[in-house]
Amino acid sequence: MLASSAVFRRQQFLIRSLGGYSDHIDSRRMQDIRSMSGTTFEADAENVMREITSVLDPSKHKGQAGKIAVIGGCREYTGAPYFAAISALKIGADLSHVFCTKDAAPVIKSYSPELIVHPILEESYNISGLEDEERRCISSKILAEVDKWMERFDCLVVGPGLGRDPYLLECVSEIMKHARQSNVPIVIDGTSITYLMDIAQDGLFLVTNSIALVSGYPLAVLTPNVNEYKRLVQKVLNCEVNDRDAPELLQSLAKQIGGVTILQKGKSDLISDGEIAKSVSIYGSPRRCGGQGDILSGSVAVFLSWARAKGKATTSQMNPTVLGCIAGSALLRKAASLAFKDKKRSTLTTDIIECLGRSLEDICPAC
Ligand SMILES: NC(=O)C1=CN([C@@H]2O[C@H](COP(=O)(O)OP(=O)(O)OC[C@H]3O[C@@H](n4cnc5c(N)ncnc54)[C@H](O)[C@@H]3O)[C@@H](O)[C@H]2O)[C@@H](O)CC1
Ligand SMILES: Nc1ncnc2c1ncn2[C@@H]1O[C@H](COP(=O)(O)OP(=O)(O)OP(=O)(O)O)[C@@H](O)[C@H]1O
Ligand SMILES: [Mg+2]
Repeated sequence: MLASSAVFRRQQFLIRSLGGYSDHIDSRRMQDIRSMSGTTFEADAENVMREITSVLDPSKHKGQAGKIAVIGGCREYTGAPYFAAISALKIGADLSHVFCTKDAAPVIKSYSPELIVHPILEESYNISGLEDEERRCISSKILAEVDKWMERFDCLVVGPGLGRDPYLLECVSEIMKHARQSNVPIVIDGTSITYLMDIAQDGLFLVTNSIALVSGYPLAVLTPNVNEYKRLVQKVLNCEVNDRDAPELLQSLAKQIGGVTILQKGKSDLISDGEIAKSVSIYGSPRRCGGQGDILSGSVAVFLSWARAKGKATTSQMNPTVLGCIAGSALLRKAASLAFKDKKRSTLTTDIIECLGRSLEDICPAC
């Protein structure tokens, strides 16, 4: 960490000495800065995967390879939480839970008997006509139900298929507060990322329910797609996104949100915890079918848990959240590439999920 912050300070010094963002440094000069700083911008993703992947060992018991919970799934979206949760299992986690709305639960259960599905969340339409006191009582029960499990989880994935219902999101923001109090890592995906920002803007809820929810929490990972990222940058840094100085902008954003890790999804995935910026550009697939971001969130959750479990045993000085993002991104891309080789235009998210195991096996053989 010390070494990487020294590198970061040197990068910042070089950037400042060349005039900072506002002076429109061209991409060539930015490349020079990156190479001068002594860091390799492209992550050595395969080595990271080898280093953090949990070893299969007969002495281990159920749960030691990871217990993941996905908070997501509502009346509209049932696929997204399933994709995230099943991906976690296919990569090697032992247990995968889904906390979703009552309507979504039977559907998600019917996709797979492997998932442990908790039908506990409520949307506004289901509680319309209730007094405020009754609504608060329902929220408390939901929170108590999740709390029973919280300490057992190695990572929460909040957001896949969560939608935008205000009552539901208010409950989920409370769940996130409890996760933070219990030091459980949180991967925040989907519309909930930008919704948190909307809350701040609209003042719908207390400021503590907004970006402050994750700000300064080093175990938080945000995985914005192109739209979600644009809105985050606008709200937090009050500027527009440009491709020219993408890593530097990402690094500033992560720093501004108090050192959370951000995985900016795109043609290359960019990752920063505010200290360093890394890229994963392994070739994936030209298919842009919906659901690939959901696989990514489940994948990051597993690798992040494994990286934390290895702790100081890894030779890398990088933050475990960054290592988790690098490995999660690389595996999704490899699986997408493998699936596309076979299915071409008809490649779907479920095909990519089927390739996760083989893609990891190619890099870290099970035995
Ligand atoms: N099967 C499912 O249940 C799925 C549910 N999903 C959920 O659907 C909800 C909405 O997610 P979306 O990702 O659609 O919302 P976004 O706000 O990211 O996307 C909305 C629209 O933005 C445009 N767009 C997307 N990528 C773009 C790019 N690279 N450049 C320019 N425009 C672009 C597209 O027209 C897209 O329909 C989330 O809650 C998410 O979790 C998705 O995860 C997909 C799968
Ligand atoms: N233009 C691109 N070229 C290559 N790969 C891409 C491109 N855009 C995204 N990806 C890959 O697809 C993954 C998912 O990114 P995407 O932008 O589709 O997320 P998303 O919109 O959140 O997906 P979802 O449909 O699950 O919500 C990224 O991690 C990245 O590896
Ligand atoms: Mg998404």
